[in-house]
Amino acid sequence: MDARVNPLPTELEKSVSHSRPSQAEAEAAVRTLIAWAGDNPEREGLLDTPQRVVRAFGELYAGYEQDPKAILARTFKEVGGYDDIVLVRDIPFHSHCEHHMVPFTGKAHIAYLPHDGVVGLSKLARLVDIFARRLQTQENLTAQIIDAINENLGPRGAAVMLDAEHMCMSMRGVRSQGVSTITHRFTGVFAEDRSEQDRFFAMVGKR
Ligand SMILES: Nc1nc2c(ncn2[C@@H]2O[C@H](COP(=O)(O)OP(=O)(O)OP(=O)(O)O)[C@@H](O)[C@H]2O)c(=O)[nH]1
Ligand SMILES: [Zn+2]
Repeated sequence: MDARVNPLPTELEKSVSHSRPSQAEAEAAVRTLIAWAGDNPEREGLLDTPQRVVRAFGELYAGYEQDPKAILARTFKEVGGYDDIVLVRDIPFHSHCEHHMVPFTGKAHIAYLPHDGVVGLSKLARLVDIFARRLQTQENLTAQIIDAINENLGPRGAAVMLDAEHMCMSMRGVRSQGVSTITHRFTGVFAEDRSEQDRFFAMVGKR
């Protein structure tokens, strides 16, 4: 089969569901999980909970409905032609691990070397949010952020570092508190030139 004629869906495309259950089905699933946890979904305090949980899912997983391309579409030329590192650091994010659907939460640091104009700084935080509001691993979240920057901004290089704590490691399972997991990914000049990586680490202030 010629992949150009009938391209296979990318991992990112496969991650977006095209058949959503109804609200009533989603609420019934929450009632089942409440009963599985050992409580009575019919008791007064829990009667509205399925509806609230489904509404909360709408917010926590809003990223499936959002398009990173649209966020990064608008770039502008900096007066003076700024072309050095732009680093936006300490972007807070909350995501959910795809293994347990339990939160992992932390900070993202994003840098790029502009090629043809810069992007609004808030758009980088919005980009993190789009991918964080999906079921994730920290590694995939890191990769998806940098891939979107590369595809849409075409920078000379990009660097992404995530530092997060996984509740599935602290609240359950091994129950290790305060463990931080760091992932990073470099492309372009940052991947090729060790001194650019060092500048990134120095500016982030962590290694
Ligand atoms: N690499 C990676 N692993 C993750 C992430 N989030 C959770 N995990 C791990 O995914 C693994 C799933 O392991 P399993 O053995 O299938 O599941 P489990 O029995 O619930 O594992 P425990 O957490 O050790 O109790 C665990 O080791 C988690 O710590 C992530 O973002 N990246
Ligand atoms: Zn987990």
